Amino acid sequence: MCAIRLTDVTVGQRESSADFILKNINGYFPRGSMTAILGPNGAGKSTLIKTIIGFLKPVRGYVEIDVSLRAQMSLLPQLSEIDKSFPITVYDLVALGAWRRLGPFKSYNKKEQEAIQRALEQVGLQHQANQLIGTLSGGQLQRALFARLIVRDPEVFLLDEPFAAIDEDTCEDLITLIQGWHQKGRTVIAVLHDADLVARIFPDTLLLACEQIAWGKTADVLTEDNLQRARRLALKGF
Ligand SMILES: Nc1ncnc2c1ncn2[C@@H]1O[C@H](COP(=O)(O)OP(=O)(O)OP(=O)(O)O)[C@@H](O)[C@H]1O
Repeated sequence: MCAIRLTDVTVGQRESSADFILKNINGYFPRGSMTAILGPNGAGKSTLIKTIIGFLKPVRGYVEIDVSLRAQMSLLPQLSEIDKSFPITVYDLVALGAWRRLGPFKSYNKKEQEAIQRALEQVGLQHQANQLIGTLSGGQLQRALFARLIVRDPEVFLLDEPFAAIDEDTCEDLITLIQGWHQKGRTVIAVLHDADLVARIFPDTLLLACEQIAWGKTADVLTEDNLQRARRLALKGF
């Protein structure tokens, strides 16, 4: 069953040329699939994820999302997009995951408080709950953002570079969490840079270099030919 379908999706305009940031992306993410979006720097990976969640609108083509999933998608932004100076504790950041269920006026009931506590324990931050996020390391902040996702418990996880600039132990812990979501039948779409990691973890891959190089089973996509084509396009500025 299809969770998200992309038809001829074409987005944006590059600053350096009249060309588009993403051109003619076609395919679909089956429900319960786990797909890596891989490609060189500037390939349009983050742009695609932002288009899927609706922050950006295609100039051509369209994104269709299964109606039962439309309010069930969550984005993990790049760590660099998080303002660490914002005066919020780890607990309150994680609790924001329950916001869609509670809205602005309901207080956190016992069930939600337990879910927040469990999520903090799952990512190993139970002892940092009362610290401001500004005091956390990069890896700890990523763990806190994952705990927020655990509390949110969406059907579709959109992860923008979940392993960038974090330590190896955190990376392995987060991989285990992502695999758990996949085993529960959730749809996972993650932007990544590391082809070896993708080959190890992700069953499906979309290889991008402004255009769609290949989309399918990871072993079929990550061929030397495809990777070279992506590199060549990147070298000539797409
Ligand atoms: N808001 C924007 N306005 C104009 N150009 C943008 C905007 N956002 C991104 N771009 C450009 O679009 C191109 C693709 O950016 P995007 O961040 O999607 O690529 P990416 O594959 O995620 O790259 P990276 O791996 O470096 O994070 C880049 O050339 C970038 O400069």
